[in-house]
Amino acid sequence: MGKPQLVLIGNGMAGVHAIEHLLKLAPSKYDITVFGAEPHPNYNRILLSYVLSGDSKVADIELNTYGWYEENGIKLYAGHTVTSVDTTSKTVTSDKGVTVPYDKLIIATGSNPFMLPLPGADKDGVMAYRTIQDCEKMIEASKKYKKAVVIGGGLLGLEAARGFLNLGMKVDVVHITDTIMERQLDRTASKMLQEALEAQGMNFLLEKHSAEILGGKRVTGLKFKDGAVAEADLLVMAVGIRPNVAVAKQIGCETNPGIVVNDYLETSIPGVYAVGECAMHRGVAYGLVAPLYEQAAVLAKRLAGAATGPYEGSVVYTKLKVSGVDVFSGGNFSEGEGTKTIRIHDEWSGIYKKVVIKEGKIVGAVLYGDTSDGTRLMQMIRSGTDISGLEKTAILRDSAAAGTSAGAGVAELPDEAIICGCNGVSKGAICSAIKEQGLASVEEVKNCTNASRSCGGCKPLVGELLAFTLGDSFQGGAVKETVCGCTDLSRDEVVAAIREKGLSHVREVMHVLGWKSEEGCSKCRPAINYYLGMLNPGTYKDDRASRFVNERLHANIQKDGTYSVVPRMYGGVTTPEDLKKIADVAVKYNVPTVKLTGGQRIDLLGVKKEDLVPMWADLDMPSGYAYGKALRTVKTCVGETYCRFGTGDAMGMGIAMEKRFERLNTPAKVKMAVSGCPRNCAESGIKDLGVVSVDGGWELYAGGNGGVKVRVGDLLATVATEAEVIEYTEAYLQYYRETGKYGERTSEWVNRLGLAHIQDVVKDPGRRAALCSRMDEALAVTKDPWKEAIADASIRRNLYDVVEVKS
Ligand SMILES: Cc1cc2nc3c(=O)[nH]c(=O)nc-3n(C[C@H](O)[C@H](O)[C@H](O)COP(=O)(O)OP(=O)(O)OC[C@H]3O[C@@H](n4cnc5c(N)ncnc54)[C@H](O)[C@@H]3O)c2cc1C
Ligand SMILES: NC(=O)c1ccc[n+]([C@@H]2O[C@H](COP(=O)([O-])OP(=O)(O)OC[C@H]3O[C@@H](n4cnc5c(N)ncnc54)[C@H](O)[C@@H]3O)[C@@H](O)[C@H]2O)c1
Ligand code: SF4
Ligand code: FES
Repeated sequence: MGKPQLVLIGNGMAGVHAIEHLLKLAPSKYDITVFGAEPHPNYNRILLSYVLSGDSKVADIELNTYGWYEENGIKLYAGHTVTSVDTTSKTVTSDKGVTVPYDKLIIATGSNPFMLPLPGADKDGVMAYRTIQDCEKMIEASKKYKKAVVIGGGLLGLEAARGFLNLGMKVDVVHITDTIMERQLDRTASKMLQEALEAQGMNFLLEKHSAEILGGKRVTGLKFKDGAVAEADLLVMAVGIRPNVAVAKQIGCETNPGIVVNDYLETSIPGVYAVGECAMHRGVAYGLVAPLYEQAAVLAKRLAGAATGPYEGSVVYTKLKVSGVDVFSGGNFSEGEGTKTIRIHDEWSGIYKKVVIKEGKIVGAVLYGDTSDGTRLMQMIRSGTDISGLEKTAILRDSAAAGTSAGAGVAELPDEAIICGCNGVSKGAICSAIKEQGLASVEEVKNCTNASRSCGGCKPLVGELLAFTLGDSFQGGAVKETVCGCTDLSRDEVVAAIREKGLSHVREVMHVLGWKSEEGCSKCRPAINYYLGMLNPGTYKDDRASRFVNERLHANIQKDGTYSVVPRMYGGVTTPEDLKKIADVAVKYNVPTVKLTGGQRIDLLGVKKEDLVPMWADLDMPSGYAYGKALRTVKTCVGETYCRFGTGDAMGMGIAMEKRFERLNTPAKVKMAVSGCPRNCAESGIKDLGVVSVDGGWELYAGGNGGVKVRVGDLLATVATEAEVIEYTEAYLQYYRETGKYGERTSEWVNRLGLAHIQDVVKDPGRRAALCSRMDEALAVTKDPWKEAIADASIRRNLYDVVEVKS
């Protein structure tokens, strides 16, 4: 007797994944035949978005070559659509007349894109986006036509629209509700995403109900129910998918609307299984690969006769594959009765994080701008971690600190944490493979474990795991940390190119260095602006438009849309006259809250935008830069002037330091402190640079941080005089300015470069002198921004809506 015949209908991602698994478990148990309607071997549908945007070629997205089928004895009928199945004679027949017997049958026919039944939907140029053929048609059309309309602002529609922009077309995205990706994002994240995509050139037509597709033979436009018309010579519908159940219905399988399966992927007909998007499990039909691969693994074990637990459903997460935006959505993010929410909204950095908690467990999360918490949160959602005893900071990490130092984020994850969601590969599995198989690159990890084989979103994490597991021996060449998704270049490459090519404007950098998105994004534009200013302090004209709102307006925007004003108070020391001025101003402008800050300053909160410049004029004090990536404060204790323990003049030293470095732009905010003795009352140990008076001199501590990720500063140097404190600080800060990544705090920078290296640099007299001289150049051109606004009518008009300043 021959082997049992196994037939797979649908040569797509889920069905073939099940076969791959089965071959590992029981390589010679079945004679396998695969029918696939598309004329290709199995390919990675997910990566079509990268083919459309020009980042990949069709040939690059093949998952299994024709050779793979042959090597494994699989008979493949590519380009054959199965049109009938006879459950009595147990045969499958294709549209090309091939009939094959089966003992076991897997239906993995995926989904059909839903096409809105609009008048005119049959015109040329109206299409779906699902296959290689669709992708090739769209690329071809872009050579002739210039205006596309995408109906549907979901994951698929937005990835299609980004592709059209890359192909040089204009694109309108038509969406039925007033927020895009409403199935994955809440209103705040959706609006942030919309703004970022608009900046990339997408045009959104929201709350639009399509009524009719206009044109002759070919589409020329889309008419809406309100009578408006959007011009279009290519129209893509991306309004969701429907399980493809044609074959299943023909043989009488129960459908609702997908093919109903039990926990072992068995349909209502014995010997017939369904897997993938066509299957309906416990009332859910999934549209993402991760759950489909989980189903495929259970089915493979079932067919191999291996022990397996049931498939019990999946908690899914999604990431949008559009360069320049970082979006993550996992679990159930909607708030309702019995839910509690942690929400962080940092408008300055364009970061939004929301975590929804129910009965002490995280049930869903939405992350925008910084998705580095995603893997950890998904791990907590999946494992149902009880978070009742956890601090908020253990749930959501500091954005600036997250994911920057190699291995830092992954080190804390448990072994069972899923690193590659698409392929269900855990941290433990990857680390063991790295150690046991001697893997040294992401590509090798991919080939060995499947991690990063699908959407590629986990590549940075796999890279971190390599660094974490191999330590110093990891070369890191395989994963480069790029400035952002708009470019494949790293920070160092961008800085080197600015130097070598003599680039002088943000747009010029993006243009010359081949940015993928013409407008850049909220990550790269401020970074380029900083690098240009750092490299050419004398000549560079700051690009205000590339700064976040707080730095543009020189005041911190608050959650109610008002601003806060913090005047400079050198060393935290003030005078009765200044206090009087502050009090008068607070009364005059009805400031609702006056608050002392942790940095020994006075914060006037709740100021209206139009009152900012007049208030600064009345104060006649320098800006305290409480909003900037710059020196914020130098905190001091009273020191020897008043304290009986003091050995150094902490106030004098702090004031001198603050006067020297005020207004200095740095990669991230810088806080300093000076204490008059090792009792450290000014908390010098947790500052970017902390100074402590000791017998015979001063100790300088580097890389301290008192924020979310507390780090105690390392002793950088001990010096004898106040002049040396300034000199060493100059060298240290200038080296940080020149080598730090934009947004990287000194705590991360010291970890990345290593204390010993930084000590070598600042202790070397020649290098120190050179750094100090470049610091002189940088400081020579700084101006007080509040005074500039008071003096310059165009700044007042353009930024603050104020024409005159009357005191
Ligand atoms: C552009 C795009 C981007 C995506 N990005 C992501 C992403 O980033 N992350 C993610 O998780 N998911 C993503 N998805 C979804 C993901 O690709 C699907 O969930 C997955 O491919 C579904 O796998 P499947 O095997 O069920 O169906 P499919 O991959 O569609 O395979 C079904 C196959 O069956 C064939 N077939 C159908 N009927 C017959 C028949 N009668 N006879 C023979 N063959 C037949 C079809 O031609 C098809 O090739 C994306 C989808 C698209 C279109
Ligand atoms: N990055 C990813 O994970 C990714 C990328 C692409 C596709 N996919 C998957 O592919 C499948 C298809 O994606 P999709 O975006 O088409 O499906 P979807 O169901 O996720 O989104 C469709 C969107 O179209 C909107 N819509 C519905 N009717 C409309 C109408 N008449 N006019 C305007 N808008 C309308 C809906 O409000 C919805 O937001 C999904 O399963 C998706 O998960 C995933
Ligand atoms: S640090 Fe020393 S000098 Fe400064 S206040 Fe404290 S005890 Fe006094
Ligand atoms: S998460 Fe998609 S390939 Fe790993």
